[in-house]
Amino acid sequence: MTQQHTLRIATRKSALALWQAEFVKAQLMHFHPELKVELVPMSTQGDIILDTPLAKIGGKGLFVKELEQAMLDGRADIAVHSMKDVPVEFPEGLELYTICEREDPRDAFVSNSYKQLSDLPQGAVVGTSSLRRQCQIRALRPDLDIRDLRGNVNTRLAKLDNGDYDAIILAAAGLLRLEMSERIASYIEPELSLPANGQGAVGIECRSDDTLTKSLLAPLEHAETRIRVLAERAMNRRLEGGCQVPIGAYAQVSGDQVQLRGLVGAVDGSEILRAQVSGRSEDAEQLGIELAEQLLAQGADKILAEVYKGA
Ligand SMILES: NCc1[nH]cc(CCC(=O)O)c1CC(=O)O
Repeated sequence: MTQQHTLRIATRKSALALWQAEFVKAQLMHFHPELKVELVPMSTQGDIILDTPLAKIGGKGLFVKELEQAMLDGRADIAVHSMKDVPVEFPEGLELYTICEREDPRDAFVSNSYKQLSDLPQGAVVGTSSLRRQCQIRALRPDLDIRDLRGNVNTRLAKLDNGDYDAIILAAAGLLRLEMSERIASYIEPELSLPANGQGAVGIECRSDDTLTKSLLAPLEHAETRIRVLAERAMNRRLEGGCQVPIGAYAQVSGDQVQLRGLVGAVDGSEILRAQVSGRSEDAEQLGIELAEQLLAQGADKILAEVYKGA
């Protein structure tokens, strides 16, 4: 590597995306003091179309396409993603190379008036556009009025503060990263709201043939997070959980063992299928597939087919 080598990070412009890109930049500069790192901020379709539920406009891929094109065109070298938003497949020539250490994966209950879900009065208005959160909350509290809530973290908080909602549900990780932990009224335990696959983890994508970039990224890898995220994503992939789906997946590692819990639910919370597997960490992806197959055997395919028909 020459002294002047510059590594360019393609990133969305939301506060959270910029935080994550800055985090990766700081890590890279820590491990490689000679390296120059630049951010290349860009808007994606997902950022531009803010008023339509994601499932209706093509799902998560909308947030990554522009970043991927920048790498393929050589305008950027890496893209930093929330693993939750990264589709299961990658375009030819690109790969997810690095998975960084996970932040808190739980969902957060955010409200100016109430401490937790069970404190909400009958019929209270709760904001979330996530089908996964919606189905689990409806199963716990069928009386609540769950309404769509899109936009970046600050937009969503502003809508709560306006009085549009009694409470909203956000990923704890986003609030913690943006130093807004005081907005978290309570954490929702995975037993009540199983997180999305990859929630709280940051991943780094690069060109498959870019060995220099890969060698620079290597120290940012976090082995335990990779095992957890691989298991969770393998489950989603087997379920063909393409765009926005009512699927939860949550893995924990203990020693050389991984335990994976999964859930598929009807959006109205009327039916929720759950399953759990454990085994050796080196078999993480196989465990994800096994778990998906247990859920399919319980009828997950029928539930998901209903969801896609409605989307
Ligand atoms: N769907 C948008 C999104 N993508 C990643 C995060 C949070 C941070 C993370 O999961 O790493 C969020 C916001 C949210 O779900 O509240």
